Order: sequence, then structure tokens, then C-alpha cells
Amino acid sequence: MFPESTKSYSYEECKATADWLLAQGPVRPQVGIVCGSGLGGLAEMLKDQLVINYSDIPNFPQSTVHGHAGKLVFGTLKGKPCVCMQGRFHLYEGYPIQKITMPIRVFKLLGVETVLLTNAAGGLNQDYNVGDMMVIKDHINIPGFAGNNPLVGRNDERFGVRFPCVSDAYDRDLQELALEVADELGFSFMQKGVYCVLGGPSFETIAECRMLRTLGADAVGMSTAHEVIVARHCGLRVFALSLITNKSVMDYDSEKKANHEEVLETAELRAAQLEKLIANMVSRIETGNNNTQ
Ligand SMILES: O=P(O)(O)O[C@@H]1C[C@H](O)[C@@H](CO)O1
Ligand SMILES: Nc1nc2[nH]cnc2c(=O)[nH]1
Repeated sequence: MFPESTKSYSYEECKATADWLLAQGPVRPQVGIVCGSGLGGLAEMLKDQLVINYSDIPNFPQSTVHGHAGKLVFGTLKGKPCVCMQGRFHLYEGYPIQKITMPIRVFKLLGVETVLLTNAAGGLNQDYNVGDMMVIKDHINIPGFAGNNPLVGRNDERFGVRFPCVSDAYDRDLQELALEVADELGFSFMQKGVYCVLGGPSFETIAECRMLRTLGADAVGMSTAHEVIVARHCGLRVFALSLITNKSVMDYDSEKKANHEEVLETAELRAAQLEKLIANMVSRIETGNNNTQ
């Protein structure tokens, strides 16, 4: 028996949610998009929208953070059927890790093959500037070190194997595609690096930032890695992008203080460019395989 605290939504519950969503009439999506803090404008790009509030979706958690609207948007982007989470869930909202990642399994059951995740993150790498976009090539899952991994608890083989490999979590072809598209768009602010997830909601201390940088992290945030683990577990192809919304404070003489307002302001400044990047990527992603596991 697994303890109650590790209880995930069951396969049947995820399936019921997916079936309920499909019954609302959307075209089966092939691409799933998760919007980071202040980046919900991505969903506005979809044509022929069907918008469903999280509060109306059976079994779905609710968004509680400013900058996360709490809507699931279906539609097409450059002709490809997509579903977009305008608002994601975070550990610090008080949800168990198995619940914040549940929408990814619903994506899978809806027919999604590829997920594109975005987030706002602090730049630990001192060569990064505010407004840079970092293609994530790998992650460090700090809550996972303490056993807080979304796959803890009973494993349901219908989703994936007990011990999934995540050393190849971030699809190399999609990383290359992002950099190629960014180059074509003339973006001079692209980076590629390692994302580190913490539980939040407090931002990092100076000592923590220094430690994370020493560990090899380029950016730090409070999301994404858990979703990526669940996505890979169920065989989805994954791309993730951090918008560097603030520079992590590494110096005791600095007067700078991380804050959510700056995060949202930077997100607003770069939103249109991020939308272009994602739209162009979607137009060039191969779909129709649904056999990525
Ligand atoms: O959902 P993301 O990871 O973009 O949100 C980041 C982390 C916190 O939720 C928030 C801090 O400003 O932005
Ligand atoms: N943990 C963390 N999350 C963020 N999200 C946006 N900026 C930051 C940051 O500096 N630290």
C-alpha cells in the first residue's frame, strides 16, 4: 500500500478528464503548450479557440498565482491542433507534486505528442541578461533530491515504466529547431543552459544562488522540471524554454531584490517575441507520429 500523501490522480481519473474535454468538441491536439508566469499571451495566438476555465474541468486543480489565468485553450496554431495551459500549478500553491503535473497526463490522453513548456526564471549565469531566452538542455530537480518527485507512489504502467530515463529529457532536435528559428527571427538574446527547480515561494538567498551556480545551474525557477519528468514518463517529446526575467543576486553588496512584479514586467516585454518563436517552432514540428515512447 502506498501512503495517501503520494496519491496521484488515477489513470481512470485522468482519462475521465480527457474524455470530458474531448466531449466539449475540440479537435484532438497534437501539441501541448504550458505558459509560464506572465506568458499566458501565448494562448491568444491560437485560432478557432475553445476556452475552458479550470474551475469547470473535472479533477483539475485551480490556478492561484497572479500571471496564471487558469484557462485551458484549444485551437490551431499555424494549422496544427494545440492545447494551451494558460496558467500552471506550482508546489508552493500547496498542491502535492502528483497533482500539479496531472494536466500533462491529460495532455497525453488527449492525443498530444509534443509539449512545449515555458517559464520565468532567475539568471544564475552572470553572462545572462534580463530578457534572455534560455533553451533548457537539462535540469536539476532539487525537490527530487529530498524524494519529492512526481512519480513517487504506485506506478501505473499504462502511463510509463517504474524507472524512466530522464538523461535525454529535453529533445535535442527541438533545441536545435528553437535556436534555428530564433536565428531566422534575428533574436540575439538566446542562451542554452541548465534549469534548476526549487519549491519556492521564497526566492533564493545569496548563498543558495552561489551554491546553485556551483552545481552547474544557469537559471533557477519553481516549475517545469516536474512536468518534464511526467511528460517523459508517458512518452511525450519535450521542449522547454526559460525567460530570464531577473538576475539572481549573487553579491552581498547588491541592493537588488527578486520580486514577482519584475518577473511579470520582463515577461510582458518579451511576450511578443516568445510567441513568435513558439509559433514558428510549432509550424515546423513533425506531428502525427504518436509513437514517441
Ligand atoms: O510558472 P513559472 O515557473 O513561470 O513561474 C515563476 C516561478 C514563480 O511561480 C514565479 C515567481 O515570480 O514565476
Ligand atoms: N526560484 C526563482 N524563480 C523565479 N522565477 C522568476 N525569477 C525567479 C527567481 O529568481 N528564482
